Order: sequence, then C-alpha cells, then structure tokens
Amino acid sequence: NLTNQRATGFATRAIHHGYDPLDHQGALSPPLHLTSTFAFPSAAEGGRRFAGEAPGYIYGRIGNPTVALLETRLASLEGGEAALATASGMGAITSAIWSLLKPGDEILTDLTLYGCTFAFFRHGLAQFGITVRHADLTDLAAAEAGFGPRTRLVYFETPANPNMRLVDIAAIAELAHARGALVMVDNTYATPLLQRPLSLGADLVVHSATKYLGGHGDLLAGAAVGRQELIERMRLFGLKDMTGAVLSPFDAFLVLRGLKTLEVRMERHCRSALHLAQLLEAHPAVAAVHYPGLASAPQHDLARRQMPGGFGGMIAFELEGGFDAGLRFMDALELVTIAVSLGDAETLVQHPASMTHSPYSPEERAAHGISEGLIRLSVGLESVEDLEADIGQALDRAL
Ligand SMILES: CSC/C=C(/NCc1c(COP(=O)(O)O)cnc(C)c1O)C(=O)O
Repeated sequence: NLTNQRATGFATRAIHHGYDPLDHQGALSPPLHLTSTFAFPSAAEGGRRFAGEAPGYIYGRIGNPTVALLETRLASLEGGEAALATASGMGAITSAIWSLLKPGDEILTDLTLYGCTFAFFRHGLAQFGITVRHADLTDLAAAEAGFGPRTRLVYFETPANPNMRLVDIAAIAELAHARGALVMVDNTYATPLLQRPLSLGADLVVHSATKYLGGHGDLLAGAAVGRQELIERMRLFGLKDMTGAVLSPFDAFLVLRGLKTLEVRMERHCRSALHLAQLLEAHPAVAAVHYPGLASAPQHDLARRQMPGGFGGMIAFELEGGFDAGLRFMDALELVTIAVSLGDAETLVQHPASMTHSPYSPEERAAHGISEGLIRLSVGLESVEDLEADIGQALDRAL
C-alpha cells in the first residue's frame, strides 16, 4: 500500500510501516503469534533454515513474525538498516556488548549512566577482562584523552539518566571513528522522534522500550538499531547464545501499539515538561533545574541542534533544602506517583541516589555528577494544570 512505497512522515510510518492488512485477511491490527516454535514443510527445509540457507522461522528465541514487524518498524523510525527487539533495555545493552567485545577490549563511556548500565560495566564486564574508562564526554578534550590503544567502543546516553547531560553525538562519532572505535548511543530519553543518533554518526542505538516507546507502563522491552551485520551478529550470537533476552510476542504487540501514538504522546510530554521546568526554575524552593529546553540551560544550543523535535519529558532538579526537603516534597505529592521507570502516561517522581542510581557508591555518585539531593521527574500526560497544582503545593510544603 501507499506507505510501503515511498518515504512518509514519522507518525505515518509509526502506524503503517511494514504491514499491509490485505496480507493478513484484512486484519487492521497485526496478528499476535503466540508460538514457541515453527513447523518445517520438510526435513530438508528445516536443515536449510538452520544453516541460514533458506528464509523462514525456526524457533521463538531466534525470531517471531510479531516481533519481526516491531523490528522492521523500529529500524524505519530510527533510520537504521535493521533492529533487534529484546526482553528489556538491559537485554539490548548486554546482547550488544557481548556481541562486540572480548577480554582486553576497552569501553570509553560517559560519567553519567543509568544505574544498572553502570553496574553491568563496572561490576559485570570488569570480571571478564573488559576495561571500562569513564570520561566527561561533554568535554571533547577529555573525551579525546579517554581513548586508549584498545578502545573498541564509545558508549553514552544523551540526555543522560538522571542529570540530563547532553553529549554531542556527531563530535564524539568523529573522534571514535578516527580511532577505529564503534559508537553506541542509548536513545531512551529522547526517542527517535526527537533525536536520531544513527544520522549523526552512531553505529548502534539502544533503547529501553519499557519507557516512551511502549509508553503505558505495562511492559518491559528493549531494542537495538543499526547496520544489518551488527544486528544479525547480535541476534544469532549475543541474544540467541549469550543472554537469551528474548522479547515475548505479546509485549512486542504492545510496543507496536504504543508506537502508533509516540508522536502525539511526545508532543504532550515535551510541552508539559517545558512548562513545569519553567515553573520549577522560578520557585524559591528550587536550587537548580536540569532541562535542556530551558534557555538558561548550559547546553541549550547543543539541545536545539541535536534535538530539533523537542527536549523530552524528563526533568531533574534539586531543592534548596537538599535531600530531606526532597523527601518531604515527594511525600507531599498527591497526583504525581513516587515510582521508578519513566516515559509513562502517569507522571512519576523518584530519588536517583537511593533508587535508580543506588548501584553507585556515594563516592562514585559524587564523581559521576549525581547529587544526593537530585530528584527526577518523568512528566506524564495528565492535564498540565493538575500537575502544576500538585507540584506547586508540594514545593510550598518542602520550603
Ligand atoms: C530499576 S530502575 C527502573 C529503570 C530505569 N531505567 C531503565 C533504563 C535502561 C534499562 O532498561 P530496562 O532493562 O528496560 O529497565 C537502559 N537505559 C536507560 C537510559 C534506562 O533509563 C529508570 O527508572 O531509570
């Protein structure tokens, strides 16, 4: 049909790309294939599929038609050749890393990473002879100094969880490729609507699809997008043999459904987040607000360049009264929910130092720019005047 023949807009592809109802008895919604294995038409054909000499499904851990449609659609939205869907964001990150690196290799990564990514790098890979070197990748001189003779991969999040730091993807990609290293970007916070790292030189993009892509707080999922050969190596080695982090067809179906409204949801997330960031910035109880969309943000110019579609739904801020005031603020909220995760319809608030970034020691958090008093807000889809009223009254009580 029309949308499969020519390049169309993001929202159109998020709804239609890769699926024609007339190929499935007219079913407008794609079929959900709840199957663990696939019948072969003949013994020889089964052997040919295992040998990679014939197309066709083999077994649920290697591929599934519902999951394959999600992968096709995600590849289109991120502008990559191929995509791999996984059981969680950590499933995508670990399946990628185990496919790319071996003992003796080095990863150059930013100071700020999601807590479990930090733990995988520092407490996991370190046991298998892979060196992780942190540098402030927002400072290109520091980034350049961070490369070693064995640097095989540069990894970062932008905007970073939880303190909203931005990394200049194109600049880092230029440094990395000049030294024969790959670039892997975690695009969870921005989503492909707001930022497409592959178009800026990244080799691989990973997502916690648990967040904005699924968008309704009702699933765990992950994804990787990049060149065909990288993705196929991840599928047939990293995922199949090293992690087994397979996405269920049912959750793939839910992510497909979430993608259909990604554009309209992000528009509301961005609009409400900018409004609330301005409210926070003006409030006497607030010491600092980290939101790249604020004109006062130190990296506002990079944000406008790198995130032309908007600045996302995530805000980090600190109260004048520090951590204790932060606890009082969170406990005073009546509409906003105290919970980890992000990108849901519900607005969520949490305290990274004691929750999502508790895998860091206090000393590591200090060295990695995650303050003890930092509060993270995932701005949801509720009526913004209700969010403004709830946050305002809780701030007044935190004074
Ligand atoms: C226990 S804390 C809840 C999860 C949170 N984050 C997840 C996350 C992952 C990992 O994605 P899953 O494996 O799908 O959770 C990868 N990359 C980024 C930027 C992430 O934020 C969180 O609340 O910050």
